Parts: sequence; C-alpha cells; structure tokens
Amino acid sequence: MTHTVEKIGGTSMSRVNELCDTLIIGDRKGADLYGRILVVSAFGGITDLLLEHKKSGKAGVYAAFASSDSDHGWHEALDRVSDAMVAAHKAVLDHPGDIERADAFVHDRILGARNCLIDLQRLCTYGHFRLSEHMLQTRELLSGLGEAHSAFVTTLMLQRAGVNARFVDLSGWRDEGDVSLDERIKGAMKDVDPATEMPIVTGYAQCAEGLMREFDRGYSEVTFSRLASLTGAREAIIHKEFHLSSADPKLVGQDAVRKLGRTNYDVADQLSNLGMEAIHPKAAKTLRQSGVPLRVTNAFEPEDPGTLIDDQPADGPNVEIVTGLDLFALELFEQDMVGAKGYDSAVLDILTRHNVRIVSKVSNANTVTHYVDSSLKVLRRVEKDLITRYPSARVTSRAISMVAAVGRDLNGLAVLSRGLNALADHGLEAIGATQGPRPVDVQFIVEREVMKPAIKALHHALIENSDRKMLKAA
Ligand SMILES: Nc1ncnc2c1ncn2[C@@H]1O[C@H](COP(=O)(O)OP(=O)(O)O)[C@@H](O)[C@H]1O
Ligand SMILES: N[C@@H](CC(=O)OP(=O)(O)O)C(=O)O
Repeated sequence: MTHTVEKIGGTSMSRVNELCDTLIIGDRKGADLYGRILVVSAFGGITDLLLEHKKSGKAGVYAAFASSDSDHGWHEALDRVSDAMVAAHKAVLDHPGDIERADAFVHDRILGARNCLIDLQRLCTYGHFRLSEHMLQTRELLSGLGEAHSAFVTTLMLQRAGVNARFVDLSGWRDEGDVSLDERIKGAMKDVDPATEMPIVTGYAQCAEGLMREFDRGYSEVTFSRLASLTGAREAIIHKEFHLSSADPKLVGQDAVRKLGRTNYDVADQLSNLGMEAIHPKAAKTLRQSGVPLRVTNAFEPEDPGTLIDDQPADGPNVEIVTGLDLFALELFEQDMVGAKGYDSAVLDILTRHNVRIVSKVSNANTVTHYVDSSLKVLRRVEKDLITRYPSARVTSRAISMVAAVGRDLNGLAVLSRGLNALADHGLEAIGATQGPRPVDVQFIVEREVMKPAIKALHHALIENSDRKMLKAA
C-alpha cells in the first residue's frame, strides 16, 4: 500500500493544534500513523505580510523593499512578520520548550533574511548591481520563510505528541545547489521513509526555475502536486477550512450551501480562474497527467470523504458553484475600430507586458473590454500605453465584480435567463452577462457593492431552488 500526499492550507494551519487531535493523529496508533506525507502552507496571513496581501494588494516586506530607495519601511514590515509568526506558533504550541525552539527558529530566519536584504541593498549602491535584477530572488527568499516556519512548528508539535515527524525543508535556506523543482523534491525525499516517519514538507520549494516566477501565489499546491506525482501517491488530498461548497459558507451560510460530492478538473480550472483556488491550475494539470486522484476535504471533519475531483463528466446538468470576485473592466473604445483588425492583440500585448491577469473579455464593433484582476496602479500604466498606441481611443478602467455560476454540465438549465431574473427579483442590476457556447460557466457583471447579494440571489435561485425535473417539463 502506498502513501497519500496531503496539503494543509494556511487558514487551517492556523488551527493545526486542533488538526493534531483529529486529522493527523486522531485515534491512530503505531504503523497506522504513517503512510502520509504532509505539505504545509504558511500560517494564515503570513505570506500576505511577507509579500503583499493576496486580495487587497497591501504591501508586505517584498513590496516595501521593492519600493524603498533609502527609507527603511521594509524593516518594520519584517518586524511585523516576526511578531505574527511568534503569535501564530504560540497559538498552536503548548510546551514551553517547543515555543522556545520555535521562537529561536523565527529569530534565526528573520535575522538571516534581514541581513541578506541589507547586504543586497548595500551591494546595489555600486553602479554595477541593480536591485531590480534581484527582485525575483528576493521574493523567493521571503516566501520560503513562511512555510519553513509552519513546517518546523508542526514537526515540533507532532514530535511532542509522540509521532515520528520529520521536518523536510525545501526552502533552500543557506543551500548552495542550483536544482530543478523535481531534483529539489527528490533530493529531500530520498532517504525519507513515509512508512515509518511522517514527513512535514514545506509548501514552498526553492528551485532553479523559480516557484514564484512560474506559479506565484498558491504555489504550495504546485509543490504538493509535484510531490504526489513524483512519489507515486495513491491519492492527493487538499485539506481546507470548509468542505468545497456550492458557495462560500461564510457568505451564504453554512446551512444554505451544499457540499460538492464530486466534480472535475474543468470546473476546478474555472474556479481557479475566478480566484477561488479550489486548486492551482498548474497543480491540477500535474495530477491529471500523472493519474493521481485528487480529493478536497474539510480538515475539521476528517471522517467525511469530501469532494473527489477527476476528469469524469457529470451524471446530468447542474449548477455546482456560485462564486464571485472583484475585477476591473478595462475598456478600449475607438470609433475607427469597426472593420479594422489588430486592436485585440495590441491590448493583449500591453496586458501581457504589465503581467495583468485576464479573467474574461467581451467585444463589439468598436469596443474591446477585458475583465482583469489587477490593481488600479498597474492599470493606469496599461491605460497610458494604450493611449500612446491609440491616441484617439477612449480608455477607461471601471471597478466591477464578476459573479459566476459554474458546473460540469449546464446544458438546458437556462442559467443565463434564470440568473438575470433572480437578480431582477432581488432588485439587483447586471451591467453585463456572458455565456460561452461550451456550457460550463455563466458570468454576471455587477457593481462592486452588489457582488455579495448577487451571489446569495443566484445561489438561492440556481442551487437551493433548483428543480431540474420542473425545468425539463417546461
Ligand atoms: N465554495 C467554497 N467552498 C468552501 N470555501 C469557500 C468557498 N468559497 C470561498 N470559500 C472560502 O475560502 C476560504 C479559504 O479556504 P481555504 O482553502 O481553507 O484557505 P487556504 O487557502 O488558506 O487553505 C474559506 O474561509 C471560505 O470562506
Ligand atoms: N502561502 C502561500 C502558498 C499557498 O499556497 O498558500 P494557501 O495554501 O494558504 O493558499 C500563498 O499564500 O500564496
């Protein structure tokens, strides 16, 4: 019998002590404790403080360092990380000896990172070295701190509970090798025996290709899926704070949402695109290609099988999830566009250059609109480039939200019209709505303040009240 590879996300990591009594140990004894490789994310909020806030974009150490010439804003930002790390491990560790070791670990890594950044800044006062050329490595160095800390703390906690846990640090701390992601993982795992010990692996892995450069936020799932694939896991499991549900339980209410019993990689991709991170799209690809089944479970209900994700089609049409995210509508309006080609690709070039994530798009005779996930600051630069390229065009960025209904098979469900009616019934207006010919998602564009009530209204109409038989009869 082979092992499973199991990832614990940041929100759940903040309560890893509770998981110890249930998910990780529970009433298992002896050999039953093993056969599992755990991949951990940083404690909730730590990566946001290290890099930047995932949702609001608020600067962390990285962003402060990137923008600092002489001021020392990043030092305070690093202090905040250190304080937050200590608070996070104090919340989950009991034994004073463990807390002392965790404090020392934080102190050592923060000091190391601080010295490294100071040296880098000093080096870059000489003309030949440019800070801008080292920003990616800086981002890598900082992100690794979060997962090294959470994995170290979890190992201490489990060892104290009598588990033969082993800290597997893929973060490349003070490491000299230049290895690929696969080599990094294989090298670290080569003398680890999951049958007799429980590896606690950092969700961040330092590698020549650059985990952050290739995959950016949500990278833990990339490490997780690669580890599952390379070690030939029986199953890859993501433990989350809630069951993967038909909508955010915090928003719609835990009683109103349904647990997803099963879905497929197509839906998982749509959800990632909508910022829901059911699973990182590149991670899904690795698992799909290597034939490792994926399960998403509620970390706090370990006896529940959760959601199985594979590449199977649905048994019948159904809306499975309603979700939403804040975006900007970047609009290029140009009277001369009609009949001319190339506008679309010019916009794409500029968006690519500024590394803006496109979620969706619509166009007509003289207007191209991209719904993008970006900050206004970056969009201002995009607008400037667009105006330079098309001086007589009108370019605008408008804050909007997108709410989408997603399912493996939405055939014959009239999701678009029922959705619009549901919004109207609640006195809510849609600015736009789109459905492609492949029936897996329908997108509704609304004002930002309408997003939450729109999710509730759509969830109510399309999931809580869905009666497929009635619809078929109609
Ligand atoms: N459809 C959904 N099902 C479950 N949780 C959702 C859903 N949509 C949004 N969420 C939210 O996602 C949040 C983070 O979930 P989780 O994946 O556990 O975090 P992390 O990325 O830290 O592991 C939860 O607190 C929950 O409110
Ligand atoms: N902590 C990292 C990696 C990650 O995947 O985290 P989480 O599992 O909490 O989404 C991030 O925020 O990007």
